[in-house]
Amino acid sequence: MKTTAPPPKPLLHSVIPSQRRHFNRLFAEVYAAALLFLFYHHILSLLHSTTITSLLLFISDVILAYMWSTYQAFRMKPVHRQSFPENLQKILDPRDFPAMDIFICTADPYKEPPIDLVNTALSVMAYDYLADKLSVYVSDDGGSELTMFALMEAAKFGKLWLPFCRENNVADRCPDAYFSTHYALSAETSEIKMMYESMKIKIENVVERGKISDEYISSEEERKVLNQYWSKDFSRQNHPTVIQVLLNTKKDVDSTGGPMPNLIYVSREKRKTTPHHFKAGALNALLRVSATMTNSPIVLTLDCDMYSNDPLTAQRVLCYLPNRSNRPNCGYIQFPQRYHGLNEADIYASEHKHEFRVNPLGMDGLNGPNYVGTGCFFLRRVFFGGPSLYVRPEIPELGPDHVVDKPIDGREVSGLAHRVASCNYEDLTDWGSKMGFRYGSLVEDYYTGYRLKCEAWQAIFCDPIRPAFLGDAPISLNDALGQIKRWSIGLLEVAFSKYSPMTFGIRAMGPLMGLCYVHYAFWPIRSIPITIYAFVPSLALLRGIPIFPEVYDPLFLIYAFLFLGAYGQDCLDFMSTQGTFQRWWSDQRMWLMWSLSSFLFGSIEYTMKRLGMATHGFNITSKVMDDEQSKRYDQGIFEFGVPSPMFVPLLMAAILNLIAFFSGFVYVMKERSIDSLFMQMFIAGFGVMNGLPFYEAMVLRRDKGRMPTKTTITSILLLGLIYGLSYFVLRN
Ligand SMILES: O=c1ccn([C@@H]2O[C@H](COP(=O)(O)OP(=O)(O)O[C@H]3O[C@H](CO)[C@@H](O)[C@H](O)[C@H]3O)[C@@H](O)[C@H]2O)c(=O)[nH]1
Ligand SMILES: [Mn+2]
Repeated sequence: MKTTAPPPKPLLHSVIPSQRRHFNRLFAEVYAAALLFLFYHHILSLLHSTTITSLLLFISDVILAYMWSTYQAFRMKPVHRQSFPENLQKILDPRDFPAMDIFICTADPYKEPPIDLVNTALSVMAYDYLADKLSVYVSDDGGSELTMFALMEAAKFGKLWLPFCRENNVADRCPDAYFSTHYALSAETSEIKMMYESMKIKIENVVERGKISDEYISSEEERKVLNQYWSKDFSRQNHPTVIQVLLNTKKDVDSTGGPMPNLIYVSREKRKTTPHHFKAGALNALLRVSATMTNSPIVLTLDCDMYSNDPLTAQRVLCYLPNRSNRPNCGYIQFPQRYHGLNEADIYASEHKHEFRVNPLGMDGLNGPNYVGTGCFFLRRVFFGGPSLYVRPEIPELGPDHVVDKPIDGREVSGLAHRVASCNYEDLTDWGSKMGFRYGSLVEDYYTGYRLKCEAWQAIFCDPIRPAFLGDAPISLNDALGQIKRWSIGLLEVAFSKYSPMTFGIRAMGPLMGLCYVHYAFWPIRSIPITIYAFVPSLALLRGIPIFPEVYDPLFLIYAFLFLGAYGQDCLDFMSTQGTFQRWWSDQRMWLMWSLSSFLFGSIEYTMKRLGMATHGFNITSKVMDDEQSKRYDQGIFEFGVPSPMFVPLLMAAILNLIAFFSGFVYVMKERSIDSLFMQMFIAGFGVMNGLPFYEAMVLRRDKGRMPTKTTITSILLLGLIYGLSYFVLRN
């Protein structure tokens, strides 16, 4: 009898360890040896004589060495994955694909233009996936009728847009992205473009005026919906729950008669006296509301500005479902945050290449990447305890296995949905502590992913060549610095909590994975060494006092190796993930600026909060593009414009390094030797190179984005003060 081997199963994904790991491990050993040598000398010289300068430099180097060593965890085992969604339908009928609930968060129609939200929603509604398996839930923490109005318009336009995409096999399913490419001009495309433009004008108009004029309301039904917002004392911090089914897959059809996905608007109840836990609270409300309506086993979280850029994304995720991958406890699949509209040099390093593209490869080789808040597909089950420790929700209807068999617009479902979205619902429950997205940190994404990992969930990082999602990045320096300030507060909240990665984390998830989370948690302490290196060497240089070894000293070579080695490897990591040298330069510059400003202010605010002296909220990053500002951004010009305290330490460092560099030059000329001051000259020179945009903004520019004179004066006065102080501290 002849037996034929079964045909090989089509490949859904592959994973290859990166070759870089061998080099990384070897280099880490050499680097560690150099560090030991440095500290041997530090300690010898401290024993010999301790000055404030030598102590400060010692502290700086200890912190830098600590940051370097925790970072090595990312470098030990990076992997590269590939997925092949085109093979999926060979083994699975699309009708057997699991249903998906897609969550989109928005919080302020004036900072997050509703038209962007509409684009994001349409881009996922139009996925290559059976429409009746998709449900899009929008959370509106702004409690705004403008957002509701925009989504009502999106529901209407979607009925044309979805069939249009399907029939023309459109790759850009975000309308705005599609209409800004070179699409084929035909009667059909120009008609749909007209429809889109007219919707866009309406929505923008409504936002500009802050109210919806009568002629825009097309039915009594719509008026009734909008009426909810017009009741007395309805405000963004004080209002009852609003839930509206805008599209119902059982009833609504597109222009060809096919089903539409569900589209549901949710604005959870808000009362001034009840904490609402920002985005984590919004997501938990959506988890519960969606459980009462569809309870799909897979949940995607998205920020309103992150539209989907690839219609195959949902199918790609299925390639990695736990029963198809070698990671049985995989609880989420994270796509990187990637951006559109960055300027060529990416001056504010908004790509965050290390955080979003490089480091996740390293974590993926261990137990999986961290959660970054958007572009992440979860198994609903992960929100209810570890893989082998189910945490039961307080009512069975919210459990991940509960099957919904009632109409989503019926009275029963609606009643329950309202109940679970109310602001007191979570009292005395496990939501935010053992269930759902976790509370207690302004970086709910980092914290939730971390806690899930501690519960033994794993994850997968998926970074296809065509970006799966594209988002907006801040276009002013103040916004860019403010965003990282919020992150640093959130990270410190985790670092000093009872679940600190340093203690709890390392024990729960093993040393390497734990170190990755430790590295992030203590990000803000980088402000200490960078501030010291930005000020101390230059203050000494101003007075001609050498504080580093001479060029002939073997220790000088160690310093040079440590600096060039760290920068070189950083550059290599950056460039090998589709990076350019120019963007790397911006990235390293932003690291210095975050350290001198965002991390510093973030640490101060965190401390004040701990001491009960202040509270802070979630300051939403603005996604609005002012025309002039946007033009300067495109030209790669830094945007200052506002007199922000965040600029002050940056400006002080820039001015000091410039003056120090020149006075160092004078000393060198006088002494006819640079040997003893070379390192300080180099550091000051490096500071000047990084400070170029500041000198320009202070002196040369006349546009609205220049440095406000007030900030310049404040900085110079403070610098004078520090210079005066240095007389007591720095001695020959
Ligand atoms: O009370 C709030 C505050 C914010 N958001 C939403 O949270 C998202 C992120 O806010 P954004 O101002 O854009 O912050 P970013 O710093 O750009 O966001 C990064 O950092 C956040 C954590 O600080 C993560 O939640 C995000 O996913 C991640 O992209 C937006 O969709 C907001 O609408 C809410 O839903 N409710
Ligand atoms: Mn954002």
